[in-house]
Amino acid sequence: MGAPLDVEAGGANGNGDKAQNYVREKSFAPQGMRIIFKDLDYHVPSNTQKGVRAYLLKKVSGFFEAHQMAALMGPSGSGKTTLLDVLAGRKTEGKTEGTIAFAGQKPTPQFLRRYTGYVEQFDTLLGSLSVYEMLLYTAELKRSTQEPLEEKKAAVEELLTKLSLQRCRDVKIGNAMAKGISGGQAKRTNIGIALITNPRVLFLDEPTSGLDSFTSNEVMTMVKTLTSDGVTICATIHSPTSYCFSLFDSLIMMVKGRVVYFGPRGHNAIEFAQSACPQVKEFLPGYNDAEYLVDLVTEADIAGHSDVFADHYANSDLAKENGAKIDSFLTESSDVLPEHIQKELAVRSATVTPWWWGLKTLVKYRTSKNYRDGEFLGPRIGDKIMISLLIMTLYLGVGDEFNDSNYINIAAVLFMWCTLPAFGAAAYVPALVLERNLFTRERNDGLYLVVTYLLSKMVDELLLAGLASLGISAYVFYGIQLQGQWVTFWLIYYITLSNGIVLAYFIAAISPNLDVANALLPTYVVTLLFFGGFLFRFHEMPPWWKWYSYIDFLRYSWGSLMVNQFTGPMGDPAWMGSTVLNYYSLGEVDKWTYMGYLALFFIVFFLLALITMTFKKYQSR
Ligand SMILES: Nc1ncnc2c1ncn2[C@@H]1O[C@H](COP(=O)(O)OP(=O)(O)OP(=O)(O)O)[C@@H](O)[C@H]1O
Repeated sequence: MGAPLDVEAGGANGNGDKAQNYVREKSFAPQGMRIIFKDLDYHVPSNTQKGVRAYLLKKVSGFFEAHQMAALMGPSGSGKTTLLDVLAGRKTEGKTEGTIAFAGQKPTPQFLRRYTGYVEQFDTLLGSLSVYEMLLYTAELKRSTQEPLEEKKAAVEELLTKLSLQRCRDVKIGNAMAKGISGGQAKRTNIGIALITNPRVLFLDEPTSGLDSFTSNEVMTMVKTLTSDGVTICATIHSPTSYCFSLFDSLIMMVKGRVVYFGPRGHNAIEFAQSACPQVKEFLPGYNDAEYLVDLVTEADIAGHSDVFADHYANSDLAKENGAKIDSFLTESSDVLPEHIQKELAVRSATVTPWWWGLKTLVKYRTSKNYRDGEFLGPRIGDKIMISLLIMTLYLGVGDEFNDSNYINIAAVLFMWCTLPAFGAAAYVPALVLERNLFTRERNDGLYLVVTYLLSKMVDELLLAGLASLGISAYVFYGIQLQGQWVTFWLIYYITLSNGIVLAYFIAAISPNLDVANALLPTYVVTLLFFGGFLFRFHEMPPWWKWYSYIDFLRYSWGSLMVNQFTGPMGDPAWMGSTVLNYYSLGEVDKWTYMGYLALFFIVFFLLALITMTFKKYQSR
């Protein structure tokens, strides 16, 4: 049993770090963390029979020893990923019953995020980063802030070597449109992401799928070395090579959500499986142990003997022995655990690093890349330049023409000017929707808080929008010869633009996919046009629709632009500024009040996006 640490467990969590906290991993090895699960049931509403619960796990019991690597095998659809997800606390639906204990204690969901690694079947990587940057980015978000950057870099280099990723170290990961690293390299990078965080427990879902046999063996050999650091490892695996299978210490075989074998890997497992089968499949030359076992079980399953198989295990001496061990492990008092491990298991903060550190890291790695990416910049600036040039040339010089027939042109151009950011918001929707899998995985891994992510997105967009809007609003203001102050004109445009961005985030947050978001956003914006006060004057609106005008941010944006224009030189009674303002019911409020309301919308949309992204389940698993 490991000596208790002289530092508090938990890392930087915003409540104050203890110096040298990051050394905790080294002191973990002797202790390790056994995972016990007993009589686990997991059920969801059946998607084949209405009103019926489908039991995807039925009375599943077993344990994974620290310092060992366990294989989870069985035919496709037998419940392997379900068991992994239930143990790792990654299920978002369904009901789990039974006992799960890590080192004899029930872990908090935050513990599972912070101290367990989970390698998913599908890769979720940031296409704009290189392999090295992706690993360092994760290390910066997940390892203690007390650890010097040089040590994090050294850990990344070591991992690149172990995972044979040195050759593609600086290759951009890429995406479906711009090819980057190969599928196998992406898989290994994904594994690297789980390993760089020094997990206590490592779950891997099909870690070798898509890899050639050489690389599979290399990767799993590397994964196995972690057991000497006390890490508990469990991997679902389909058809491992003989060598790869030999790396596993224990094996759970499942069929239709039930255990058909749990015990040591090796010939015991084969003999046990054969004794359960009514018709024993021959161990033909060329078979390896793993292939044979899966074939045996799959054939039994296809022949409808899965329950016979599972009952055979449930009634076996092996199951009784396992049951006795599980009971004795569970009765071991958790008081014998070192204090730091008890604290880890009870941790309540889901992230290792504080929010400001997360924000800094996201900006450092993501914003810097985005600002050099034409695909990012184009849709955000291109449309604004085109439309503003059109507006400026169409209305050239009309802003200081004081005559009755021109007032409507000025009111119209100002109205169109503030509708642009609302329509342009469409450019900001994909950033959130298309990144959803990555966001979900990184949140599940405890890399950052939702607010950190959203703030980093705001930094990304608002900085760029601020710079772009300065230039655009200058040539539009002076080209049209508008009245009032340019700074005010720019500020109103900038706040409206910011409202458009945060509105896009809210729409993206509530929409299940891009199609819905693309339909929702313009529909909402069109409704805003009617109530902005220009197309239908406020005092003439039917009383039952007036409320909508109050919650229409375009009304405040256009209102403040109008007040800025018609209280400038046009405010002179000779030029009828106040008459125009009164005509549109804008005469009673000053521009700063309008801008204050406008800013309030930004806060409301931001909070709505934040709340939605915090509580909405984007993944159904
Ligand atoms: N709502 C549902 N109703 C009925 N059956 C369901 C429902 N949801 C999932 N299933 C079934 O639960 C089973 C468990 O799936 P799981 O992904 O855990 O299997 P697996 O062993 O990991 O498979 P694979 O090796 O193919 O990844 C599957 O057979 C699936 O069809």
